[in-house]
Amino acid sequence: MPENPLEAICITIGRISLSVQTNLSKLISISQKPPESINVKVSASASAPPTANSSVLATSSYLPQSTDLHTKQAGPVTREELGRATWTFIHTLGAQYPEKPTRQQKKDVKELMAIISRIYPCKECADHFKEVLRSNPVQPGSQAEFSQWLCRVHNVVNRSLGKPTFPCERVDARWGKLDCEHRMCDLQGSTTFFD
Ligand SMILES: Cc1cc2nc3c(=O)[nH]c(=O)nc-3n(C[C@H](O)[C@H](O)[C@H](O)COP(=O)(O)OP(=O)(O)OC[C@H]3O[C@@H](n4cnc5c(N)ncnc54)[C@H](O)[C@@H]3O)c2cc1C
Repeated sequence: MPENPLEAICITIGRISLSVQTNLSKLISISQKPPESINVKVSASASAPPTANSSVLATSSYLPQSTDLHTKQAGPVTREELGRATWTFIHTLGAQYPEKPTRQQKKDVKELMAIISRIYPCKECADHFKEVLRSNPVQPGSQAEFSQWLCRVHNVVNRSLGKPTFPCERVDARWGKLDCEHRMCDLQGSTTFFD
């Protein structure tokens, strides 16, 4: 025990301050953990009996999820993310589209494009796409025809947004067929290994 009472007070204040700093830094490191590390903990403990800690972590899996769980925190989807996701869907459909589509499949893709132009959840984009479709009617005759048409209409949108256009001769290289075992994802009428 120091002889000087002032020295004792200083030591005590020093200890309290150190303890506050340590706990604060622990708290900050928890709140800055990326979402994937939270998810890993939840799934890793899924079969284990719940503990006070694991039930708190589990609630985080009910939060709204982003389009890419590994790179983004939960929150509303941006117009850009929605656009990229929609183009991914549309171009993948183009890559999977059959060489010899049935009458129904041709009707379906025409309807799909018309539906997108009506209910795409960005009114400005939907209205613009309606105009794009009016001057570029869907060409659903074959896989090559449809995927090239998609590339051209995507380029119309790119140009309107001041983005560079995509070389359509590279569309098959960019959007290959879905990586699906034994091509089980191929649409009816597609050429398969079993033909
Ligand atoms: C139907 C529709 C209408 C839209 N209208 C609007 C709008 O009016 N205003 C607005 O702000 N946003 C609109 N968007 C979103 C916009 O097109 C983009 O998706 C968004 O800006 C993100 O752009 P990005 O540069 O990441 O690439 P995106 O344009 O989303 O493209 C994704 C990827 O597709 C590839 N790609 C690019 N061009 C082509 C092409 N021609 N053919 C094949 N592959 C290609 C590239 O590898 C690119 O990285 C629309 C989206 C859709 C689906």
